[in-house]
Amino acid sequence: MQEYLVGGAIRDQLLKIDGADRDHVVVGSTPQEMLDLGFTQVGNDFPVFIHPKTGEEYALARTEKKQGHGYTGFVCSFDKDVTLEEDLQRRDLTINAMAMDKNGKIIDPYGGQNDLNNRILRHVSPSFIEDPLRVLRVARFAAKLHYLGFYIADETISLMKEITESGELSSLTPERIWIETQKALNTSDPQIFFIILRKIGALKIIFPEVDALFGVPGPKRWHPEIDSGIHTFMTLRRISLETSDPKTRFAMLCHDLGKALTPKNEWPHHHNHCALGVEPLKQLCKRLKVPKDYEELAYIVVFHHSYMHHLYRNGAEGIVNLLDELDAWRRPQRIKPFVQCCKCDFLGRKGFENRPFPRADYFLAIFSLCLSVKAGEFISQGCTGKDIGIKMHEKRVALVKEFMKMLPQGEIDDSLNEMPPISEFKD
Ligand SMILES: Nc1ccn([C@@H]2O[C@H](COP(=O)(O)OP(=O)(O)OP(=O)(O)O)[C@@H](O)[C@H]2O)c(=O)n1
Repeated sequence: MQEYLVGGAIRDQLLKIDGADRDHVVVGSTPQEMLDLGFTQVGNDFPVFIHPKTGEEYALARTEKKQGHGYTGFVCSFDKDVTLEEDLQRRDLTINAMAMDKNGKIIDPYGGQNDLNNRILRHVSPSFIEDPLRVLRVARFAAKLHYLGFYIADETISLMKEITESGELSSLTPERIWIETQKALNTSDPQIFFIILRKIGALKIIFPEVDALFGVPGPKRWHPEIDSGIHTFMTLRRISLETSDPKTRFAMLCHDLGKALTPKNEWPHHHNHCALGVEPLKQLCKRLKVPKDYEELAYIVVFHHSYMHHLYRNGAEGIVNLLDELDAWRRPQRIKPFVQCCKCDFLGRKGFENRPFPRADYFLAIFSLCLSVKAGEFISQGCTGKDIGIKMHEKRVALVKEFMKMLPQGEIDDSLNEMPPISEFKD
């Protein structure tokens, strides 16, 4: 039997990036032989073995043939005579279809190294279309490798469209979709994942709530890019420069979902979009079984992000009430991601990219000031029960009032207008 390192490990090694798990393929062996060598068997559809010492995965070389519908409808053959080339041929992209033997020699029957050098994501064979998950995988690789200049070959885009049009995406389970989405949210350019899905028509099938934002205009003055879908993708790009946290990035993706539900006669204004966004967010999270912590952060961003644009309008009381509603005292860790989303909502607009947004820092300073108010102070003064909370609230409001006196007048004025900060902004 011969064993080879395969797939993502070779790709990432050649690209000199950290990453993929070390997966191996074994040619000319049988399950019994693997067990006799001390490997442990895992996997249901086809046998995968875990190395007794390294814990790395070893799969018998196999071929796959599609039978019927869906992601699971495959018949696998892992006979002893399946060759390395046959195993590599069933794989998704040429850059994922290379192997390396024990001496470091690369086996590359489908031009993976060439495509890697030319920064192309290209399918290996027409059987690419047999697995609808590949639509998401390729979009995810495009996001992961975007910073290196990778793009998807036209022929592969065509096949991705073909899969989408065939209706096969509906066979993907929410769990599989979410795994790929979460991986995409962890790349340096998650917006590329969604841009590709939109390009091939898959966004309206997998994320219809996001797709519905395209074609919905915003007011030109505050949204020179006009289109709410484009704005959403711009904010996703911007937040990804700000933080690598996938939850914050997901919240950003969802922040304006409500704009798709504004009655057309109110366009281009969306005065109620924060409240309108709650339902589509719930719907999206339920359908894709999005983890609770993602949904909870997205909820506060969807529901409260507009408040930041006119933060001082309801004075110190309004700011402390906002912090109450954000559950800031029990969950202080949510405030920074919330503020980051508000900031990138502002900067993710055409021509706004380099504008200052001092409000983010002011709000965080106000929050830490409020955190200095402790219950103990009022308990030692003899306060009990509800009175403690009332006193703490009053003290916070007093501190914020003082803080606001030190703010530059332009900062306050801007927030009394429709959107901040407009001081140096010309129509
Ligand atoms: N639907 C799939 C899933 C996997 N593969 C193949 O199986 C290998 C391992 O898959 P996986 O571990 O999911 O991805 P990696 O390529 O290792 O990349 P990453 O770890 O970044 O997901 C891939 O390289 C690819 O050759 C495939 O062809 N089609």
